[in-house]
Amino acid sequence: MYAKVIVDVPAKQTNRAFDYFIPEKMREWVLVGSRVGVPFGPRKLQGFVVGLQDHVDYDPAKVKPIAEVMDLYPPLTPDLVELARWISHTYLCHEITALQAMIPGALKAKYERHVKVADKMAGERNVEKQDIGQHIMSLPVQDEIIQYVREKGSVEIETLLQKFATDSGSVKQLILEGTLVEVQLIKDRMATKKVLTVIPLEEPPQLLEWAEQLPGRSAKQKEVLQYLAGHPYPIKLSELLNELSISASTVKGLAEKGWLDIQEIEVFRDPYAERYFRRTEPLPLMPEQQQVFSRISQAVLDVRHQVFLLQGVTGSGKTEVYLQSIQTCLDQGREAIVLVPEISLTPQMVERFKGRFGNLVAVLHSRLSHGERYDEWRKIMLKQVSVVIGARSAIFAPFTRIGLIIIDEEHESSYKQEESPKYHARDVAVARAGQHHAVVVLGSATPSLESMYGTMRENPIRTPEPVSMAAVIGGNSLTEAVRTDIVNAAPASKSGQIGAIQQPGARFELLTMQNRVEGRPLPRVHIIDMREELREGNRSMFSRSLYKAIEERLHKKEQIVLLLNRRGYSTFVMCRTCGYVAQCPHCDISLTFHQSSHAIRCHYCGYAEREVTVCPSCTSEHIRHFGTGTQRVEEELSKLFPGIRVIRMDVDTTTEKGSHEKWLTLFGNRQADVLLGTQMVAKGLDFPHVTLVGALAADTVLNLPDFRAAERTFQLLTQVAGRAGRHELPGEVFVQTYAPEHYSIISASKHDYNSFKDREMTLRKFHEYPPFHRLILITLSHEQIPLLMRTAESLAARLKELAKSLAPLPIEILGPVASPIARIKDRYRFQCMIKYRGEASISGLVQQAVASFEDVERQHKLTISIDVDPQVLM
Ligand SMILES: Nc1ncnc2c1ncn2[C@@H]1O[C@H](COP(=O)(O)OP(=O)(O)OP(=O)(O)O)[C@@H](O)[C@H]1O
Ligand SMILES: [Zn+2]
Ligand SMILES: [Zn+2]
Repeated sequence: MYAKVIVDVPAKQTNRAFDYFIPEKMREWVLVGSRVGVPFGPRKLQGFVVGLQDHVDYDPAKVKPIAEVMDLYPPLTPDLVELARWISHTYLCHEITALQAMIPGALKAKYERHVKVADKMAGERNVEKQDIGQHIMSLPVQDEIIQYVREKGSVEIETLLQKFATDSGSVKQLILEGTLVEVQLIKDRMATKKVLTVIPLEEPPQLLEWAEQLPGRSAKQKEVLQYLAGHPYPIKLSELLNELSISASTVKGLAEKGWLDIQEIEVFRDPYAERYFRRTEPLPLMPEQQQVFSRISQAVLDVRHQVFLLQGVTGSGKTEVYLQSIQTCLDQGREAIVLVPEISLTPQMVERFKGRFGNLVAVLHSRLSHGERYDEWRKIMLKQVSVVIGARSAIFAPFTRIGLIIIDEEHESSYKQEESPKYHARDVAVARAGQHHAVVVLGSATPSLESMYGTMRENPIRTPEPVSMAAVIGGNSLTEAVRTDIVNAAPASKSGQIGAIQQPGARFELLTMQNRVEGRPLPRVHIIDMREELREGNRSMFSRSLYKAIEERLHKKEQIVLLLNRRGYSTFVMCRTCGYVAQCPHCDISLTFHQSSHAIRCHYCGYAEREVTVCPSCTSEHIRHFGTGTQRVEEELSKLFPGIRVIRMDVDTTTEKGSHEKWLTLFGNRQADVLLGTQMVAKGLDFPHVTLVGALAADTVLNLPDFRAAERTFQLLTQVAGRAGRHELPGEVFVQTYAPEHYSIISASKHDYNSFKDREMTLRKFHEYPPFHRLILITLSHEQIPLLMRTAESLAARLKELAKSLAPLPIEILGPVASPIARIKDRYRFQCMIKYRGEASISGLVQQAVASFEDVERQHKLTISIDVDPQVLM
């Protein structure tokens, strides 16, 4: 048997599977998805098995054997292996990068350099020793070293050098002469956690009998046996010691008698272990919920791959629909994945799922420690849970019988990963659901135009590309393989049990819920023209009407949410005399002021300076640090409303682990009047006493050079307005803006998704932007401009040339131009944008074009990065 293995080297030359022989004793363990250690050139590397076969087409003697199998169970399922291939083709990354993204960080390989005693050399050396009289003085320590290494089997070189620090010369000598040989070990970054556990070896009656036999002076041991009789199951040693205030020797004494056992047992680090989740029962559904639920659950019961776009206004009860749909899926013996944006993965959210499904739920998000994440992941692997709720990468949960995938707040741009693999979790979810004949529910009050477009026309989804390596060969026109891919855009071949990744012609079905639960009204929204305020002489950041509204809520002891869009707000350092702005010396971007550390910092490279009090350019003292916007608002609030209790949530106050949770709990317990923050406060929160929402600078995003600016503004305002009046008390919203006539603001104030969508769609179509056209952003970076420009230009030319051969398919190559952020970490940046229409999948073309610049990349350390369907255009 042979295995096809993709090794842990993200490079073009290794972006394919290599054949390895599976030694007899490993046959049972090596499966598709296994992690293995394989010899690769002079090294040993970690790799993933992506295929099995019973022969190779060339001399089998040339095939090296697999050196080791890393896990008892393969960490990846076959469908994930196939999905990785799809990701690498769709988003143009190395397959190993996609595979690595699917396993928890704890399993990423760590290579350790060890030494062991060479088999032959050890003996020979002993002979030599007799002959070389001169060296005999140094031999005892060398023997000691050899002895030490032999006992241990293998020792990490660093450790050995430390242990024999004064004799490090001898260690080196032994390595040089070949007595000790270097071996590379592949280790996981994280081990499972083991805890000393006490296990009673007999049933309670016997334990009590033993207790009787003990002499009077062994009162403590007696107590242990009696306790264990009442708790006849394994118990943590530390817990037992605590409970009975005894010492470990007492328990050890019993173990020596053979009455109980102390073992190291693997435990799961459970971040929610200390918390109790009140069990919830399904609520009787509202009519709209009922309709939506029937469509979804029917598709689940039919085991039919179907994508639903659920547009439900804020507070319409989408979560309850998710919960009951998941129940249907679980009843069928299948599994469910729920994705939520990282910042709305709050305890409140987790509670809703744990409350309904108890410990069938695993939670995955980046605020967990490495170990906790790993353990949650293992619960999935070991089939101890059937629901996972998590951020973006939870889409790779190693479930094998997925019935339902839910993406809450599907419009969130954080579902797109900004580093390689630059995948969009929404598209990956559709692909993965296709493999399992599963249902996808994309839920939002403000669906992305991309998803909306999916409900509008035929076959809107990216088609996978069976691009072979043949596609990546030079030549002046497109290779035939690439051409065929593009023109036919064929669906991926089925492999084994797994369903095809793509169902051609699949269209999203639109479901809507236009009313809030129990007919609660949506909050009334007032648009406040801040220019008018200024004309009337109000220079404060609060309009007069918002001021009054806050005053009123404070009086009535109701709660307030204030949103300040951080982006576009001044956090930089500027001299008011000469206009000097503190800039990063390595990146073309201004430095950001951080109040907490009194430093100014670059967000891209981490460069930091101490805060300055005198302008370095003109020595004026009128240099101002504009603290984060929220900080200024907080100050102003306490000035205007003495005694007001404000919780501020922004990057500065939420860095500490658990701080996010802490603030929300405080607010939930009504220990504060105002929750003030950035985007973080806009989403998913459900607090019954919030009756007022203020958006302080609603239009800051509008001014960004991004074609999604209006969409982002509309989404943010609608979401934050949705925090008000969700329960008995009605809500009111104030939107302060300098662009009160902008359609995104007017539509948001009327809770009118459709009018916004229609207007925005028309504009996007006119300007040929997504979703009607698609974009691929290629960014090149290098330390020197001339080479960079030359390369960017010839890449653009190459792309144009290849695109021509595809005429009449409309593919436009824009640029090259300097990137909006023209330099990061001393590297200049240029970009080309490819704009193309709809269903054509042109990644093969891009791959072919970029491949011809491999040499430049390698020789001059120039980097070319590709972003398919970019969310950020900087
Ligand atoms: N059928 C029902 N009967 C009574 N209450 C319900 C029902 N369904 C949901 N609710 C309650 O209504 C409130 C709003 O529901 P939920 O938070 O699910 O809305 P949502 O659509 O997810 O809103 P958002 O998009 O703003 O997050 C919650 O407190 C929820 O418990
Ligand atoms: Zn100055
Ligand atoms: Zn910088």
